[in-house]
Amino acid sequence: MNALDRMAPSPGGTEPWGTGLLPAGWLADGWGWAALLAGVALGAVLWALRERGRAAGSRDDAGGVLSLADRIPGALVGVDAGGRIRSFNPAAERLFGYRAQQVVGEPLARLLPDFAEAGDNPLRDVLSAPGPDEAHAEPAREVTGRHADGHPLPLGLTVGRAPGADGQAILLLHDRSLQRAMEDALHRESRFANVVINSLPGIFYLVDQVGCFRRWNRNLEQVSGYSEEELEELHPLELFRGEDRDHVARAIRETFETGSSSMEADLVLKSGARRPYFFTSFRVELDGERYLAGMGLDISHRRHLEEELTRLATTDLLTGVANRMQFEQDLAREVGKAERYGRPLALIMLDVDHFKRINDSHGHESGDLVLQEVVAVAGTRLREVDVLARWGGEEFMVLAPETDGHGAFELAERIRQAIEEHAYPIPEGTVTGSFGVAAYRPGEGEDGLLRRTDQALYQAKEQGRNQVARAEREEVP
Ligand SMILES: Nc1nc2c(ncn2[C@@H]2O[C@H](COP(=O)(O)OP(=O)(O)OP(=O)(O)O)[C@@H](O)[C@H]2O)c(=O)[nH]1
Repeated sequence: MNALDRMAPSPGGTEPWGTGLLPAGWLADGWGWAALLAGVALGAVLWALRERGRAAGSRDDAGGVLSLADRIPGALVGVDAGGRIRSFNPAAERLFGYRAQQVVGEPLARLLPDFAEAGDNPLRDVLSAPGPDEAHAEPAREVTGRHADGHPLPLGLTVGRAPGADGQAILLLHDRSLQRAMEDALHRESRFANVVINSLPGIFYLVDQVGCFRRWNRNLEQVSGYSEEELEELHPLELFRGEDRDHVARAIRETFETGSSSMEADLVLKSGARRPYFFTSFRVELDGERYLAGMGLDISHRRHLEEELTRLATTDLLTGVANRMQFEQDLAREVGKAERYGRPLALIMLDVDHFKRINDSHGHESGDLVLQEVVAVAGTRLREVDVLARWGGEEFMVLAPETDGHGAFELAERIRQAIEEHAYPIPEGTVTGSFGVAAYRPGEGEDGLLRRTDQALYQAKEQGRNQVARAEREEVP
């Protein structure tokens, strides 16, 4: 009989090393450490068995082996060539919830059903080796055992060979429940973090001090069009162009220096399209390293609304041209340029003739249609740089940069003719307009130019309408 065959459980045996006394690293440092320790432990057991056998001149030193097996903190299960359990130490009893008497003689499958039936089960090789020295060391593996009450047991398993020609295979098992629970908790935490960052409404990024993306959410990939591999290689600044790139670089520096920053910038997508974003970034410290973590929110909708509001605030709703407020801004800008660079600038004021009659005869709606058509006709005669604006009622302005008095007069005359020649949706079919024209005189300012243009218009009306008049004292070249 082999020593391990007689390895009976010590009745009520308590040994000093419960599994709770395993080194903390066993559980905390993961499977690698556990496997290493398990291998070392099993090696120590087998070595001790051999040494005892040699010292006693016998391979049957039952007493020594018995006490040694009883004191091993890991669960030891001996299995014979027939795959039956031959020994079961106290730690194994605690682990599986069986008394040794209940399982000795039973097939191993009762404790380790999956392992016992697995195709790569190493037991046969281990058992067929002539002795422990010839048995290949079997690397530690994870198996699932079955507790006496039926619940599955996540276990670490190392297989070795006991001394003796008919030596058993020795299975050293340790409970991985706690380790598994910790791994599961870590995975849960990680999954939770992923769920959170992936369900954020915007893009999330974590960038290191060298400028590498270290973490990001799916939104960043989806919005930017860059794959995970591409983002790994990409510097964050490559997602911006022109002035935005300088602003972003400044914001990144500011975040690392002061702890936070926020800014608006256009994200340049892989397709080349731009999308406006609002970014808020914070400096965070992880394992002694500083990172920039932040979120970007798509503000396309807001930007669109702002543009729409600006358009509404600066556009005449009836005709679609610039309104008076916008015109006054444009006039101030162009007068400023004319003053600074001495460039020519002219203003044309257009007033629809007898417009009250059109309204009175055909109704306000027909009057509106006439105004819209006058604007459309005038617009076709303008250059890109000219500004057509509604001054009020049936009065319109044409601001003509880089245009002297003569050029403005010609332009006004072309518009006048076009308005006169156009067919309008009113019974009489025709509409005419009177025009006042003035070229800017350095130093007169916006008010001076407006006053003289208005006077010229008055003159055109006085002289019979449907004509262009140049401002008083304006020199005709
Ligand atoms: N349909 C319409 N009428 C407008 C609008 N704004 C102002 N008017 C009308 O335009 C008319 C302007 O009349 P007047 O200032 O007497 O000028 P006029 O009849 O064109 O006469 P002259 O300028 O002297 O040729 C008024 O009846 C205003 O009610 C508008 O947006 N739509």
